[in-house]
Formats: sequence, structure tokens, C-alpha cells
Amino acid sequence: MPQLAIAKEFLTEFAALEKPVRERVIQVFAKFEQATHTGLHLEKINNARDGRFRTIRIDQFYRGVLLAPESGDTYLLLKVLPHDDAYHWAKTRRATVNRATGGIELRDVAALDASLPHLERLAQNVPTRLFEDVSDADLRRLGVDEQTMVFAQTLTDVFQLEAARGLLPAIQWEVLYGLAAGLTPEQVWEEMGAAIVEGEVDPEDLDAAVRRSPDRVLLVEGPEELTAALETPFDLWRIYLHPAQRAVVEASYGGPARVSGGPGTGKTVVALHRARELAEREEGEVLLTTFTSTLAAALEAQLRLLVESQSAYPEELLGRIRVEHVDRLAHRVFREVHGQPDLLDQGRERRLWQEVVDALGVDLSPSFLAAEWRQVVLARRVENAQAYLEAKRTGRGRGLNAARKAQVWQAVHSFRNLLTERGLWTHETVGEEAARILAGRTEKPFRHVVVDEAQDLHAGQWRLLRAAVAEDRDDLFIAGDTHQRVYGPKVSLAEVGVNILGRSSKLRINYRTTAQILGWSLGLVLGEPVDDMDGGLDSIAGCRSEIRGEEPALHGAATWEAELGHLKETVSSWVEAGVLPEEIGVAARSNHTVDQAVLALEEAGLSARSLARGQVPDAVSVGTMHRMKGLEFRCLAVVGAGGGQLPAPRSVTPEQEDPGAHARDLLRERSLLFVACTRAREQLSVSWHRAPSPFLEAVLDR
Ligand SMILES: Nc1ncnc2c1ncn2[C@@H]1O[C@H](COP(=O)(O)OP(=O)(O)OP(=O)(O)O)[C@@H](O)[C@H]1O
Repeated sequence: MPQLAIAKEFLTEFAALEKPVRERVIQVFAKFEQATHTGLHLEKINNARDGRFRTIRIDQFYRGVLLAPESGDTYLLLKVLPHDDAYHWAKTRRATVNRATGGIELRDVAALDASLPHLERLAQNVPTRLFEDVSDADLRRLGVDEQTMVFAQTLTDVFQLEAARGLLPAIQWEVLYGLAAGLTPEQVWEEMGAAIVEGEVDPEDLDAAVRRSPDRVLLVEGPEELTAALETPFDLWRIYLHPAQRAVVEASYGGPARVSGGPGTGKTVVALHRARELAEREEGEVLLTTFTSTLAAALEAQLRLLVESQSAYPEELLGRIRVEHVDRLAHRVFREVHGQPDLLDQGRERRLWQEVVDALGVDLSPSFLAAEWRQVVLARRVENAQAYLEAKRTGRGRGLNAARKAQVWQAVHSFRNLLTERGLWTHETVGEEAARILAGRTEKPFRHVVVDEAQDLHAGQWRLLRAAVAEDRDDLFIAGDTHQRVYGPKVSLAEVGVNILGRSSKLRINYRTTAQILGWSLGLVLGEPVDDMDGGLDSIAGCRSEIRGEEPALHGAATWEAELGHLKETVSSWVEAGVLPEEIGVAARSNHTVDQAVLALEEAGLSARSLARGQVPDAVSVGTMHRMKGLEFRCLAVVGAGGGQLPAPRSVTPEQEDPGAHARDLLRERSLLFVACTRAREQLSVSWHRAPSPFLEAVLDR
């Protein structure tokens, strides 16, 4: 039975076709299986560089271009174009099988042949070549074939390579781009990972090649799947995973595993696919969790999209995956045993600490005690005075002598007694109690736990998750980027009983942001020592984007009013250029600045809304940098990036009070700016008034 496959590129181009043509495409291909059986007319192309291309009639003007197998029965839909363009396209292309991955690849042979003499002339006047340090043997091993190699060896700079993107086979172009970005052949090999086939590849067997290309080709299992894929053509992530992404999604791990990677590299996408994959194994319930309720809601919506488009029994599969943020899990487990807790808010907690301080007559501040309790006593599960005396106080700044420690312990002890006597709880103690309840159960609520934005979880939350799933194969799967930590203090996974023991992978290709925005944003955090949650340092080097665009626009204004004026102009110019209001984001450090930005945009006749009230269609989203997490916008303006506002003075512990906390707070503020800037897909504007933020120093000097 003939089977239809759709090339990744086609899906995005499909969205740009006019509606009647799109409808005809769906009609033609929905019946493809039967139609080819009953002699569907596929036309051969005269004088083609590759005799395996065929056209198919869509309507009077449009033709589809398919790659037809010589043997086998998989037909690959590549293009739908007006008649003459379709024939021209098909005549100039050639399909081949990649030697390393065994995957299908296409190239524009005519354009490659035509541009080579020109490139050779240019290269004569340039002493160095782009790939002169890479051996032919390495290029061959990475699947670069003779034609591409000859072409690559004439290139003298990366812009020529970028210009050739549409001409070269995509897999080979990516290999060359990785090498040009400074990766070693070994690193490129590693990145291709699971896609590399062992043994010889049959270059004539296109059918097998199509089946080996799940990152570029969707094998359509029936009309419903075709319609689902064509209805949401922009959500490519649901269908085509990069080999490095697919490898972690499908792997079987002996215990907890972790995927890390810079912003926009698809960690959330991988977490979603992993949750679906684990649910399909039918080994038990899957928990998909993250740090905040907003992020959990976003995960739930994306998971539904993914499962509905990929599964014949979506509700059953979704029924095996629970999506909830960690604190909600804690409260649910707690309530099952104790009922509703009487929760202390910040004000009540502060008053309770004050009561303790007054009763003991010690000169310790409630805020110091609250932080010490959370970051040392709770984080390290310190149970008694002796253990506290010996506990590591990493990140807590100035040391405390034994007498002082005894006072602190007494205060913490009294505080805990008051909580128990009065039946009061905080989110942390609820979490602690929930972890204790689950740890005592032999029947765990989940078989697998998948965690997104893992860098922000604190130690107590990790203990809860550890207790929610038995130690087993594929028990915990963790996705996160420590450079984006904007909430919790740093956590060592080993200390909370999560041993990833080398089961760690890294994603490097950013799918969201242009190379210009990514490169600029990486400059904000490069060189900062950032932990990897596993006893070492994390590096963001090697994270790259293959999309080109404009450099970020930077603007220093004299006053806040002038800066807001600039914001109005910037956002108006985006709208005038055709960007939809909901595709535009504005990020600021404080709620107050957010409100002022909303007012300013409204004054300029633009519809704007604070993210605190939720995203709506037809309005520009304005939010704090914290709220920007997990979101993305075509165009993004970061306002108030001035020295007086970033770092936010009240969020940074004074250095003299606690140097460790000071350094940690500064890094968190820097990460906030990094998170905000990396939400931009195509355009980024960063502005400030008076002096720029010290975090911008490194990038302004470049
Ligand atoms: N294989 C893929 N094909 C196409 N698009 C992809 C792919 N993987 C990820 N994307 C897209 O890249 C963008 C970033 O993905 P995602 O949010 O999963 O990255 P992330 O690593 O979690 O980002 P961050 O850490 O910055 O929040 C999204 O728009 C997603 O749809």
C-alpha cells in the first residue's frame, strides 16, 4: 500500500498557501493511498536532474512535487507550487541518501553548479579557507559527500555558508555550520548521536532513507494524521525532533537522567515528548511537573496539542499523565492526610519570627532567621543543635561562631515549636510533610516523574519528587538550564538523593532566537561561574542558532519619560511592519514599571495588557522578567535596564551583610535579564535611562 510522507519544510510553506489551495491539497492527499492504488496520475518530468521526481495535479494552476520510489512504496511530498515553478523546482533538485545518518536529503544541484566558479574566483584572493583545519576524512565520516565537500572547501567565510543554506543538503549544511561555529568533528558526531547508522547505507534505497529521517519527514498514517499535521503547520516541534532531542526522548536510563542546554534548545519540547513516550510504555502513571502554576498550565496545553496530534487514543494517554506544579502536588498529598493547612503568609511569618526574637531577647533579624531556616535548616534537613553546628552554610556569607549558632538554633527551635503548637504551616513545611508521607509509602503515586525548569526547584521540592517515585529505571527525568535560575537557591541533586551519575545530555541548537539575539544574550552570562546541580560547573558555550536576523537594538535615554517614548515608537514600528500585538512582549524588572509601560502603550493607541492578568489576543503582553519565563515573542522590548533598576536594589543582600548571598542575588538578577532577552524570536530592543545596568557592561563594550 503506498504511503505518504511529508517533508518538514513543506509544512511551513503549506501555511503560506491560499486557503482554497490548502483545501485542495488536503483533498488530494487525504485519498492518496487509494488514489495511487487506482492509478493516480503522477507525472514524470522531462530533463530532470533526478528522474525520481513526479508532479501531481492540485488544481488548474498548482502542482505538487513528490519524490517517488524506484522500489518500495513511500512517496515524499516536497512542494506545492504554481505549475511552472513546480517543474522548475523539480528539474533542478536531486535527492540523495546521507552516508552517516542514512537519511534522505535534497540539494539544489543547478544552483550549486552555477555558484561554484564564482566562489572559486573569490577564494583566490583570500589566504584562508573556512574548513581548512577539517580533514576530508572527518568530513566524510560526518556524512559530507563529494559535491558538498568541493563546495565547502571553496568557502572563505561563514556568510557564504549561510547563503548556501537552501542549496546544500540540510543535514550536511548543519554539520558544516556546527564546524564553522567552532565545534570539533567529535562534538558534531556526538550531536548527530542517535541519527548515525551503523554499517553500510544503500544510497539507492530511498524508501529506507525516508524511514530513517523522522527529524525531517513525517510518515502519515492516514487522513486524520495528515489533516492534524496540516492544520497546525507551525508547531513543528510536535513532529520533527532533532536527533539529539529524539535520543533523550527515547532513551532508557538506569535511573534519574537530566537534559540541559541553553535557552530555546527545546528542553520543554523534550520534556513533553518524554512524558508522552513514558505514558505509552504503560508502566504506570507519569507526573509532568514544574515550578509554577503558570508554567504547569502551559505544559498541560502543549501536552494536549502533542498527544492529540500524535496518538490515536489521546484521552487514554493523557489520562496516564498528571500535570501539576510541585507545590500543588505537596498540598494535595498533605490534604489527603491532614486536611486544609492553616498557611502563614509572609507578614504572619515575619511577625512569628519577631515574637521568637522578642521572647529570646536576641539581636537577630527576622529576615536573617527566615533565610537561615530555609537555606540551611530546611534545605539540609538539620534536625538538632549538633547537626546545625556542623552544617555547611554554603552561600550564607559571613561565618557564625558557635555561640551565635547556638542562638540561631534556639530561635529556629522555638519557631518550629510555635508552628506545631498553633497548627501553622508554610509552603515549605507542607512540602516537607508531604515528602515524609510519601517516603513512608511503599506504593508510590507515580512510576515516572518528568521535571521542567528544574533549576528553580529547592531542596525540599526535590525530596518530595524523589519520594513520589520508586527508585527504578527511568524514574526521574530532569530538564533545566542553571543559567536561567531566577527563584530558588542552588541545589546539589546528589544531596537530595537524585543521582544522575553521568546520565546527562546537552542540547545545543536554539530553535527560538536568531543567532544575533542569542549571541548577544549569551554575552550577558558568559564567564559567570554557574553550577550544574551535579557538583560541577555548567557551560553554555556551543549553544547556537541557525537563524539569522538583526542585531539587538540598544537605546539609552536621558529620562524615564524619554525611555517610555522610545518604547512607544519601537512597538508602533513593529505593529506597522505587520507584527501582531500578541506577538509582541515587553519585559521589565518591577510590577510598577510594568504598569507604567502598559499605560504608555495605551496612550500611544496600542492595546496592551499586564501578564499578571493573563495573555489575551490582540494585546501586547507586558510582564515582569519573572513572568517572561517559558514564554516567547516574535518581538520583545526590555525596558528599565538601567543601573538604578537592574539589579533591583531591594532584591540584593548588601555585600557587607552577607557576601555569599550578595553574589548569589546578583547572579539571579543577571539571569533574569538573560531569561527576558532570550524570549525574543526575531527582534530584541533593550533600553534604559541614565546609566545602563552593570550587567550590560560586557555587551556594550563589544
Ligand atoms: N525539533 C524542533 N523543531 C522545531 N521547533 C522546535 C524544536 N525543538 C524546539 N523547537 C521550538 O523552539 C522553541 C524553544 O523550545 P523550548 O521552549 O522547548 O526550549 P527550552 O530549551 O525549554 O527554552 P528555555 O530554556 O529558554 O525556556 C519553541 O518555539 C519550540 O517550539
